[in-house]
Amino acid sequence: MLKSMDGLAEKLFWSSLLYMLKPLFRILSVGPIPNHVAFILDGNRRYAKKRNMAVSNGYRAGFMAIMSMLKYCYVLGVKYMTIYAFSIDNFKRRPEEVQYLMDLMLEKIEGLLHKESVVNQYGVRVHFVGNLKLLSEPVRVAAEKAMQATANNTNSTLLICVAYSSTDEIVHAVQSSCQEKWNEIQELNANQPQNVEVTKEIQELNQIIQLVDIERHMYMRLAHNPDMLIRTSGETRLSNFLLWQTTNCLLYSPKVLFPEIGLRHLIWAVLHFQRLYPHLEKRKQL
Ligand SMILES: CC(C)=CCC/C(C)=C/CC/C(C)=C/COP(=O)(O)OP(=O)(O)O
Repeated sequence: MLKSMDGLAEKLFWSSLLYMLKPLFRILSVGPIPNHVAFILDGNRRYAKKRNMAVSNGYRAGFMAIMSMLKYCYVLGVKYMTIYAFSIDNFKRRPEEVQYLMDLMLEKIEGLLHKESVVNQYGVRVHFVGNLKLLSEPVRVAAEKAMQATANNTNSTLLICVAYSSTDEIVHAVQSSCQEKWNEIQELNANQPQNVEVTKEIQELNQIIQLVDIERHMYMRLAHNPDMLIRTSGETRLSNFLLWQTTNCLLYSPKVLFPEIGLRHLIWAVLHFQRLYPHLEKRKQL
């Protein structure tokens, strides 16, 4: 009972806050709004240390910040939000920390399945991105269930990168597109053995592994490339995140630890994007 009252109070708080902020969002929307914003969630452990908390509570606070950002992005009209939740390198962290993050992930992903979850309230589709076979079975199964359960939500999309690294994504995409072409060649050969026409076709096929083929096999294929990448804690490295997709992306790095990120940081980020938008558009055409 107490729990559901808490949930109700939180829901009321958020709907009143977002209602009050609507005029502000409307003014911001006069300028261009990024269609896709990606986040590198830096500073969860530093936040815990700063507040004398266990590291695990830093990650919990980080998850709450993700949910707040999702709501603000939704009201602003950002259609895709991508988060770097767990990199392949993160598996090298202390085993207790990896275990804690995986347990938290499982708990929160299962939470997304509830009718009352933020993603269902706001009609957000959830998509997991990465080398999902590296995850434990319970986490992978929960991720697959969450993708299925939200597949028909169309208001916006949350892409959660787990067991992800950009170089792994590129290797996977190149291997899959070569495999696909190889299968096509084998099929042609099986149908018309020793045919000159087929040999010519094979040569042509070899020449047509193009950018688009590789892009079709990227883990991130569901979304257009991000327009803005926000990395908290003032860090400006890409850390093996979306290397392929960020050629024309604006990097913004507020000096705030991720769990402390709030509406004002997002507004500054959007204003920064709007100020540089004409320049970004010009660069795309060059
Ligand atoms: C279900 C779901 C999406 C859960 C995500 C939970 C969450 C907040 C994950 C962040 C993981 C991570 C390795 C962040 C980097 O900050 P850091 O830990 O390296 O902090 P530091 O920069 O202070 O060292």
